[in-house]
Amino acid sequence: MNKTMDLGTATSNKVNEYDVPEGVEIRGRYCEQFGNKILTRDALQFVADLQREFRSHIKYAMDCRKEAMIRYNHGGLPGFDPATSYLREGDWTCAPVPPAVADRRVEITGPVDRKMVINALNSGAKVFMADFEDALSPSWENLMSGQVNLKDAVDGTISFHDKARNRFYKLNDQTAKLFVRPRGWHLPEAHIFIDGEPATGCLVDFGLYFFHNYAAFRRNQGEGFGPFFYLPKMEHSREAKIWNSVFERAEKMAGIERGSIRATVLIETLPAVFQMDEILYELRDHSVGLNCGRWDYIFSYVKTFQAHPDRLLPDRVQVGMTQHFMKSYSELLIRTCHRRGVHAMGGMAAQIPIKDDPAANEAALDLVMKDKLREVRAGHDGTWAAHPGLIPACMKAFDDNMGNAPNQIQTKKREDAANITDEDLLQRPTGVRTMEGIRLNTRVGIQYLAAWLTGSGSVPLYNLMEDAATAEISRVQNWQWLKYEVELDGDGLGVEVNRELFGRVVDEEMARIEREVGKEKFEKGKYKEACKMFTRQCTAPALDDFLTLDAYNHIVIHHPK
Ligand SMILES: CC(=O)SCCNC(=O)CCNC(=O)[C@H](O)C(C)(C)COP(=O)(O)OP(=O)(O)OC[C@H]1O[C@@H](n2cnc3c(N)ncnc32)[C@H](O)[C@@H]1OP(=O)(O)O
Ligand SMILES: O=CC(=O)O
Ligand SMILES: [Mg+2]
Repeated sequence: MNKTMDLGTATSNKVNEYDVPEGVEIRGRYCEQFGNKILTRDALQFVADLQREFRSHIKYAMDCRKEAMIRYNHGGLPGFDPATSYLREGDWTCAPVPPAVADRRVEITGPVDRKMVINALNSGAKVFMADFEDALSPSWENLMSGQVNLKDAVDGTISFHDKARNRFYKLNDQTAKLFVRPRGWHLPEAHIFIDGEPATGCLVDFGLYFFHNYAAFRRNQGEGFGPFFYLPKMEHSREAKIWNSVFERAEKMAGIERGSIRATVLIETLPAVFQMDEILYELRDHSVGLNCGRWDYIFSYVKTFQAHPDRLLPDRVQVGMTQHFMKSYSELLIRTCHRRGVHAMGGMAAQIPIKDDPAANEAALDLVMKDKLREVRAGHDGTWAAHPGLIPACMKAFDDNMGNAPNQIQTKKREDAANITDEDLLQRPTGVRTMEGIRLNTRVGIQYLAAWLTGSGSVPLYNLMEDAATAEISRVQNWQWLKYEVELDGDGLGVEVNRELFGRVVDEEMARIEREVGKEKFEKGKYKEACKMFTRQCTAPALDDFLTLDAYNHIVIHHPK
């Protein structure tokens, strides 16, 4: 459950009271506030229209992902598509950046929790990316209360009373501009059925948010543009084309100018790095840049090369932005975006403030600062912060290097990155594998899943931010090391990863988790369920596409009929 839900009459227990259009069935819990504010008949009609118009396109795009995976599993490599070289070589630009978001030097991200939405909007960041994706466990309660929270935020009426601390929260006069990240194409929304099938999660997130907020957003936030979005986990420009058509459909419904809606696409899958021009081209009237989603990108490297034992990664902690393939990806993204006239956004450093150890805190801040300096000097126009406490350091790095200029689109063209090749983008990162690597993957993976199953999609673990993307790396890395029975070459002991070793690691790490969180929390929490799920996923003969697809089945709660 959302820790800070403040939903007034949210506890009503009426059955099936939502007023739904034909073909739509709501299987989530009835709540008067959800019904009055979000799940209105007209909004549901809009979502159903999107679903009906785009479901076959989405299905086709997902089938194409599967086909591409089969090619990679048979030795194929992702690469630039010769058929679209005319687009990469062509001289075109995206629509001009809307003035409201010309300056995005620091963007804070976070789940759509009520208190966090207020804190993020007040944080001093230029943008707040409200997340229905990596940072959110998509339970019915989280999703619907998140929609309520965003509606109140866009209306400017959001407030929150933390009763335990008797603290009141409301918006400052100056707030960050709101971007919303819907879920990826692959996730269903099993609480809303349309024509007998679960709706597509991202169409629910997008459709409900757009329907209720476009007018107020354009008035209060977007200076005539908007709403603004972040689009996650795409693998090919055909997926961006669907989003573009969804936007056009929404603009038509709302009677607003084509090109009002703007979106930044996360380049966070390995196949997508070869499609950056194509993605921008599809969205050229709706684009406001690309972002280096570094954590999912690393996850995608392992997933794409799941059947390539010559491309195994070293320990997760060693795969940073200075590895050649990561550096090449970020530089090519900067060149591509600036050539097309839009923002090249940096990504998330995983460090968060450490409250009880000033020296460790300083070291963490120093790492964040270094990461941000690298980004701004390379030519990024802005970056992500996971926590309000990191904003001053991120801001300083960008202020010191960009001064008063809102961005570097015109000044850091990075033409040198035109020479980046397929090999640069695919190069295996260097480093070693250790026992601590597999232990940490296991400890983090289980604790993250346990949190996710109880409603928290982003959590602090061992002084780092963990979310769905970082947890994915832990899972797929364990899976791949087990599959190839790799040698842990960093310990000097020549230990091989196999089922027996992994079983021991799981037992020992579960015992450690119990010691660390305490017996009571361990027993009350979902650690055992998470452990079972994580162990199955790490040892499954075929790699699960996403950690959250399996886990989602455990958080779906259908309203009893
Ligand atoms: C790979 C990717 O996709 S990255 C993007 C997705 N991931 C995210 O967005 C992660 C966002 N960050 C977070 O969720 C949190 O910062 C965590 C879970 C990492 C750490 O949370 P906590 O340990 O609870 O933070 P902490 O206790 O230090 O919080 C202090 C205050 O800052 C607030 N805060 C912390 N992070 C955020 C945030 N991202 N946005 C807004 N407020 C925040 C807390 O609400 C709290 O407010 P209060 O003092 O009014 O009570
Ligand atoms: O969404 C961001 C990422 O790094 O993954
Ligand atoms: Mg991501």
